[in-house]
Amino acid sequence: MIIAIDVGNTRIKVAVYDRNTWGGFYHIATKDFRSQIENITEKLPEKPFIIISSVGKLNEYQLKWLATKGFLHIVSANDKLPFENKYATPHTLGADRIALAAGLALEFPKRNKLVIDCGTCITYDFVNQRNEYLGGAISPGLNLRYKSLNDYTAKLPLLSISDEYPLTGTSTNQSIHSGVINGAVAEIDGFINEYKTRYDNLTVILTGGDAIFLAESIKNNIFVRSNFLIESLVLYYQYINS
Ligand SMILES: Nc1ncnc2c1ncn2[C@@H]1O[C@H](COP(=O)(O)OP(=O)(O)O)[C@@H](O)[C@H]1O
Ligand SMILES: CC(C)(COP(=O)(O)O)[C@@H](O)C(=O)NCCC(=O)O
Ligand SMILES: [K+]
Repeated sequence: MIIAIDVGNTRIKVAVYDRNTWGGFYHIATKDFRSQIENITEKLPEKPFIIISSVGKLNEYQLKWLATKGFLHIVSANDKLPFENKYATPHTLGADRIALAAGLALEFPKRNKLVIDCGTCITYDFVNQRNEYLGGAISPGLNLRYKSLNDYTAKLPLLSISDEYPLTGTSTNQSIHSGVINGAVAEIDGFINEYKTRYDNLTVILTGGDAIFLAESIKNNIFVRSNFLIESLVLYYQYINS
């Protein structure tokens, strides 16, 4: 039995996997970490294996506590990896990005592949068909764009994701929605187009909390896999223990 935990900067995602079956997906607020993990683990018939990738605000004490709940593996650059890590600063690479790259390498070993994770940040991670991880990009996620427009101006209100984002915004609110959402969509399509010109047989995965919303407007062919990071953690766990 495996519990996969992804600690992002906005929220924590947890899944239970047992004998080839997903036992449940949970979204947890950081403040409820202990109580919610307690709820999940106390029901289990045996001590689980726990794999965690954390880039969010989880401290040493919380990790120590987690280690009492199962056999714990914390994803890090020191792990055995299913790809060759060509990042110039491998020890500063986010554990979430390590797990995403591992998922790409394990699921699509023969292809060039790009994963775009639309969470707090939008991250781009590229693994080529020789399974070399080359790096990618980091840009602000949708909520971060809304928040920074409000934080760094005197007049712009704090908005959140809307279904109305016409190309030509005709009010302040619409202009912000257009800038944030159409801007992110154009950025994502732009990145994919650039990768397509450089690499053939490219597979693109869109994941993260805003993936389904953004996918509606993205023009390129992509696979929308909202839980790709959690799924990658399970594949990766099986890989390092094989
Ligand atoms: N219930 C929710 N709570 C928080 N964010 C949500 C929720 N549902 C959808 N989202 C969207 O998901 C995004 C966060 O995505 P996620 O992949 O969980 O981020 P991270 O991995 O950085 O914590 C938010 O920007 C928000 O737009
Ligand atoms: C870029 C990130 C902040 C993304 O975090 P997220 O949006 O998943 O919450 C995280 O992957 C991170 O802290 N990375 C460290 C820097 C790097 O990957 O090079
Ligand atoms: K992200």
